[in-house]
Amino acid sequence: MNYFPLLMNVDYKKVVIVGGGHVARQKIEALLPTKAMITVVSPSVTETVQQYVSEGFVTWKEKAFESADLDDATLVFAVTNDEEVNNAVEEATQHWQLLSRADAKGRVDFINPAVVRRGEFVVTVSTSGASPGLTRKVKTDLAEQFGGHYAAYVSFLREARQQILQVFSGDEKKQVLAELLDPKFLQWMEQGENQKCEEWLQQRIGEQQ
Ligand SMILES: C[C@@]1(CC(=O)O)C2=NC(=C\c3[nH]c(c(CCC(=O)O)c3CC(=O)O)Cc3[nH]c(c(CC(=O)O)c3CCC(=O)O)/C=C3\N/C(=C\2)[C@@H](CCC(=O)O)[C@]3(C)CC(=O)O)/[C@H]1CCC(=O)O
Ligand SMILES: NC(=O)c1ccc[n+]([C@@H]2O[C@H](COP(=O)([O-])OP(=O)(O)OC[C@H]3O[C@@H](n4cnc5c(N)ncnc54)[C@H](O)[C@@H]3O)[C@@H](O)[C@H]2O)c1
Repeated sequence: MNYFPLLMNVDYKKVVIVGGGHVARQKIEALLPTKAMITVVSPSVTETVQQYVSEGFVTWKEKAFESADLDDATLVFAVTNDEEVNNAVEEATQHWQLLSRADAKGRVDFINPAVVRRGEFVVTVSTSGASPGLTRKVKTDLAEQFGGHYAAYVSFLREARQQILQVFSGDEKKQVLAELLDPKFLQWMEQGENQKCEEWLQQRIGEQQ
């Protein structure tokens, strides 16, 4: 299967996770950086899921799944350990709702990649379901390759790009945007010399005025 990769805005949308085990926890943790309204439907949940409930990040309906639990959901995760229940979730999912089944059976509207997140910088990995173990392995390598400083680096690039677009135009704009990708900025961020990036930007903008 050739899946279409995309990054989805789920802010303030209802996301229903049916099941409260280890896989439910993985899905919750992938959703936590967003502002999705997360509901877990499950008679029991693990300690970590319980903690997210206590902290107010997740609403827990402490019960077995029923069709009405999917009302108004944009995304639906069928992640119970019971194929019959996952089938019932699939049956109840409307055509306009997107369904993910952790058991990779039946209707598959989307699957979840592994995610390395550094602020706005996001790297995702998938084997299209062939080998989740390999996905995890590659993710671990990428997490090492792209350190925490990428968050500040990409945040600087966003800010710098916005300022450049206001000040420059035409070929000069293209030229300055290309200069922004010089590896020195990443190096400065890695060395904690964030102010050097800002100084460069203000000087470069000053040259125009
Ligand atoms: C990326 C990640 C994100 C996440 O789960 O959100 C994810 N699986 C992760 C880990 C992982 N999952 C499994 C193992 C054990 C090793 C192994 O089995 O190989 C490990 C490794 C580990 O945990 O170390 C078992 C497993 N996974 C699926 C099945 C069902 C089946 O294939 O039949 C079974 C067998 C269950 C059983 O034994 O019954 C199915 C799916 N798992 C997917 C995603 C989707 C395809 C991803 C892709 O394209 O590669 C897909 C299709 C559906 C979906 O869930 O979206 C997360 C990365 C963790 C991280 O980020 O560190
Ligand atoms: N995608 C992945 O990464 C991945 C990894 C491992 C397993 N899996 C698949 O996901 C399934 C779940 O794995 P897990 O480790 O989270 O299992 P788990 O046993 O930790 O959790 C299962 C959850 O389902 C809930 N549940 C059972 N009946 C229910 C019902 N009628 N209504 C609502 N909730 C109900 C249980 O209360 C429990 O919280 C596995 O059976 C397997 O098929 C996927």
